[in-house]
Amino acid sequence: MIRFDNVTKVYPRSTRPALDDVNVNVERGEFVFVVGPSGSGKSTMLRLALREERATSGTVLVAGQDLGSLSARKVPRFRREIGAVFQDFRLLPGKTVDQNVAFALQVIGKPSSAIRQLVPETLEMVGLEGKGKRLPHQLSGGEQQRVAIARAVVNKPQILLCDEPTGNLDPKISLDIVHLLDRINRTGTTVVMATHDADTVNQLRRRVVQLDEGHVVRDEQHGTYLAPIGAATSSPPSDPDAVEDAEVAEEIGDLDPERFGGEDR
Ligand SMILES: Nc1ncnc2c1ncn2[C@@H]1O[C@H](COP(=O)(O)OP(=O)(O)OP(=O)(O)O)[C@@H](O)[C@H]1O
Repeated sequence: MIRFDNVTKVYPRSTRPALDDVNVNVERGEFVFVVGPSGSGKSTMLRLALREERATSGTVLVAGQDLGSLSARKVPRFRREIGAVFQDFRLLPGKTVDQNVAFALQVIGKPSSAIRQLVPETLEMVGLEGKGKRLPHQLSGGEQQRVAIARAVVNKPQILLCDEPTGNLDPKISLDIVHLLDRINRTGTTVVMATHDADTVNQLRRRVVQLDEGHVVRDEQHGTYLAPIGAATSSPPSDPDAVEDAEVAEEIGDLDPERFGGEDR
C-alpha cells in the first residue's frame, strides 16, 4: 500500500539527507507508528507519501501509484485516496464542525444528498454527535482533533497519514485519539502515524518503524518505543479542556477496548 524503495530525500540548500536510503513496505490494512527523535525524518516520510515533496532518489509507491512519475495534474485525484491529520488540526476557523467535514466532500464534487448522510455518520463515529453546529474555537483540543480525523476519513480513504496527531494534547486525550485511529484501522484503513509519544506507542503495540538521522534503525511488529533521554517528547501543555474530552470519550465508550475490538490481531 505504501512502499519506499531506496528513498533518499535531500532538501534544497541542505547538506545532510532528511531520509537516507530508506526501505519500508506498509501492507494494506496495517497500523504503523513512525518514531524517532526530532529531525529524524518522520514528517519527511509522510510528506513524500502525500506527494507534498518528491524523493531525490529512489521510488515511493502509494496506493499503486509511483509518485515520482505522477504529474502535478494528477496529484489532487491521488490525494483523494489519502486522509491526512496534523498536530495543529488545520480546521477552517470560520466554519462549523459540520461545514469543516462537509467541505472535504464538496471539494471533490460529492452530491449534497451523500454529504447530508456522510457528515453526521462520520461525526458520530468519532464521538462528536450533537456538536456539528459548533465552531472550532468552541471545542477542546481533543474534540478539534476528532473533527480533523472525521474530515480526513469522511471520504473513506484507503490510507490515513497522521503527523504527530497527539502532539498538542494531554497524555490521556492522546490515548483516546490513538484508540480512535486504531478503530478506524480496524475497519480496513491503512494508518501510518508519526509520533514521539512513547506512551501511546507502547499501549498499542503495533508495528514500529524507528528513524534516526534519516535512517531506519528498527522495524518491528508489535513494537515498543523508548524515547531517547533528553529527546523532544510530545508532552503537551496542560489542556484545560481535558475533563470535557474525557467525558466525550466515556460517552462514546472508546476507553473500553473490548467494546471496540481492542484485541491484538
Ligand atoms: N523544508 C525543509 N527544508 C530544509 N530542510 C528541511 C525541511 N524540512 C525538514 N528539513 C530537515 O530535514 C530533517 C528531517 O526533518 P523532519 O521534519 O522530517 O523530521 P521529524 O522527525 O519529523 O522531526 P519533528 O519530530 O521535529 O517533526 C531535519 O534535519 C530538518 O531540519
